[in-house]
Amino acid sequence: MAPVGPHPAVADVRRAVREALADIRRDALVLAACSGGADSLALAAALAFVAPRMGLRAGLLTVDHQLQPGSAERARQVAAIAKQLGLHPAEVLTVTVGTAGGPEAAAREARYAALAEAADRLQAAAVLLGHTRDDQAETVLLGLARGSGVRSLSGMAAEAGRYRRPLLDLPRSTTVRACRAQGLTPWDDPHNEDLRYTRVRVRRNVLPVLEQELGPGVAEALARTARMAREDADALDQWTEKAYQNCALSDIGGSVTLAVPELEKLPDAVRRRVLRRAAIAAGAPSGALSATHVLAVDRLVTRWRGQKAVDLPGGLSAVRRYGTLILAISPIA
Ligand SMILES: Nc1ncnc2c1ncn2[C@@H]1O[C@H](COP(=O)(O)OP(=O)(O)OP(=O)(O)O)[C@@H](O)[C@H]1O
Repeated sequence: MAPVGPHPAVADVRRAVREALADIRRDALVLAACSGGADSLALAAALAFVAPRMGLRAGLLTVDHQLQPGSAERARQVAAIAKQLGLHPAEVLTVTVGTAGGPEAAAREARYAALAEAADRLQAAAVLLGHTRDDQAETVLLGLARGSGVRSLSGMAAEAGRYRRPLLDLPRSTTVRACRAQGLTPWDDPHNEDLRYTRVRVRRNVLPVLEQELGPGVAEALARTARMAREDADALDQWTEKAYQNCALSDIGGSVTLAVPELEKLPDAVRRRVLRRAAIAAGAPSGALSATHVLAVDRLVTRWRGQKAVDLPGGLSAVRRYGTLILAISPIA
């Protein structure tokens, strides 16, 4: 009799995890970050299966945000499932969520801080996150709606520092089926159904309409867009860095001087990135520097009519002096 292989969805998740761990050295510890939802539960189960076969150690971290009644008990249940799966260590990280930046951002900040602390303490080689292709599609749509550039359209990276996202090419439906096939009962976070959150509205209302009107495969196409946009953004970043080095006549703490004739040779996309890069080098806080600021500085290069200095965040100003553009703490002497 032919041996019965795993369910196709289970096999898909295991393959994705195996590929994501291919470069990790033997005996290293890999941790699954698991909320108990279908995506990260399927991820944890796949890690438990795959890691020992690759000579790796596998553990699990679950964060109790203490934001909902019963969250501590649920976190304990996730840790218990982890132990049954053979994941060790299986830790509950209890955090206190602040308020800065709104509830979602504050919870994310507390979660990543706890994951990073545990990963350092346990000397883990990698922490796996359960984001799927659908999460990626939602991220791209949210970026599009904000009117963002290619970097933002490139969504989430498959690998960023210690974090890896093995499921980024798999649909959420695969993780749901993988859990069912293994008898794992995921926890459905009520926040995932709460239509007050923009991301939930994108998931529940926007993507289904796009699929219905444009045909199936929209999520896949958006995830593909993210991959291509990431390559483009990486290339533009490299080009910008080279161009910056070429344009910068001086770059000394808090003051950057750029050569206007060199800036004029650059295509808009690169020149504006160079200007942004220069403003940050001069001390502008990147979060506060908007496209409008950069465009105003750009006009000192491309639409020069003797304008006055442009004010930038961080007490900076940009001023044109003959063939140079100076970005420095104002007032410029
Ligand atoms: N409480 C948590 N503890 C540990 N890891 C978490 C927690 N919440 C989220 N994560 C990690 O971040 C990933 C993305 O989280 P997000 O909140 O966007 O999705 P989710 O609906 O919780 O996903 P899942 O279906 O895996 O639970 C999860 O797949 C998981 O790896």
